[in-house]
This record gives sequence, structure tokens and C-alpha cells, in this order.
Amino acid sequence: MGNTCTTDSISISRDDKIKDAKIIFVVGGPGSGKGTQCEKIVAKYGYTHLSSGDLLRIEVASGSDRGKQLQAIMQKGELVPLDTVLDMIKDAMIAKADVSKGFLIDGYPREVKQGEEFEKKIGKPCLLLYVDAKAETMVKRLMKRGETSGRSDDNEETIKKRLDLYYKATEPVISFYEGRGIVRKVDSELPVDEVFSQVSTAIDALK
Ligand SMILES: Nc1ncnc2c1ncn2[C@H]1C[C@H](O)[C@@H](COP(=O)(O)OP(=O)(O)O)O1
Ligand SMILES: [Mg+2]
Repeated sequence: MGNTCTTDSISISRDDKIKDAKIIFVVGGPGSGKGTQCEKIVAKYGYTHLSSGDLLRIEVASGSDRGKQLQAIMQKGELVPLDTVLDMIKDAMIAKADVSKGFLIDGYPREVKQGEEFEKKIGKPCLLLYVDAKAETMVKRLMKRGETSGRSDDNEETIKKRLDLYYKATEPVISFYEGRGIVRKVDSELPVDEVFSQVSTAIDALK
């Protein structure tokens, strides 16, 4: 009984830390340039960058049982269970809450349901940055990245599956948030700095 009360009050104060945080969803296909733009946003605006894929890869690298299960799923180009990703993102947000100007949630939501769960458990995004590039551009960039990334999913077969899944599951996320008027699309066919100038315009408009 006493234990339960203690746990409750801790979890309330943990949640409180991120209740009013500024949240930006960064959505785009694999290889569209999300990570590249996020790095630049961190440098200019002091946001905290949380890539769901990176968080998962850290778990995989730890060699834990959970990590091994995740690796098998990611290698196939599939989505890992929703609760796993969400818990990781939330813990990472709480850990950074005191020093962060806001959060870039990169690579999440991958499907509409993930967005709904995020809002229930964490909060609402004030902006969805849609990093848009053509399929052939994304494939080209991923094949190139695969030469050095060490990512087991940067191979031709998995790339094709990831792209299919992106168009099927993730594009509906963009339409979902368009209805709320918070989507800003940037043209990621352009050179990195020109993309970033479009990104900056979208973020500056938040203030
Ligand atoms: N606007 C741009 N022009 C040319 N190359 C770009 C680019 N944006 C990113 N890249 C390169 C960097 C990487 O090697 C690769 C994938 O970029 P990334 O940021 O890792 O994508 P994502 O995080 O969306 O998967 O493409
Ligand atoms: Mg990335």
C-alpha cells in the first residue's frame, strides 16, 4: 500500500517534467534526411534530438534479450512493438527535460496509432516537419550510407521493405496531422543547407 503511493507520486512528477515540452515530430522516408536536418536543428535551436531508430540500436548494441528481439525485427525492415519504442522515447525525454529547449522526435510516429499513443502518454506536437524526397533519391542515399553506416538494414532488400512500409504506414500520419494544420513540408531533394533554410523558416514561425 505505502509502496504504491510512493510509486504513484514519483511517476506523476516524472510526467510533469515533460508535460509542457515543445515537441516536433520529424517524419519522412528512410534516407530522406531526417537525421541530417535534426543535427542542424540541435546546433541552431538547442533542441534535443531523439531518433527512435538510434534509441533502438543502442538497445540492440547492449546485447540484452530485448535488444536481440529488436534486432531480428529491424533486420526484416518491420516495425517494433509500439509500447517498446514509446517507453524508450519517454524515458529519454524525461532524462533531458531540465536542459532541453524542446524535443525533435525523429522517425516516430511510423503509423497513425503510434501518434495517438504518443499524445495519450506524453503530449501533443506543435509541428510536424515533413522531410520529403523521392523514392529513388532515398534509395540512392541509403545505398551510399550503407557503405559506412554499419547498419544491417541499409541493404537493398531491406531498403525496399522499409520504403514500402513508409508509404503504406507512415504517409497516412502526415495526412492525419495535416488536418490539424501543423504540417510543414521541406524539399529534401535540395542541398542540405537549402533544406535547412526551409526547416528554419518553419521553426522560427513557432515563436
Ligand atoms: N539534402 C541532402 N542532400 C544530399 N544528401 C543528403 C541530404 N540529406 C541527407 N543526405 C544524406 C546523408 C546520409 O548519408 C543519407 C541519409 O540521410 P539521413 O539524415 O541519415 O536520413 P534519415 O535519418 O531520414 O534516414 O543521405
Ligand atoms: Mg535517421
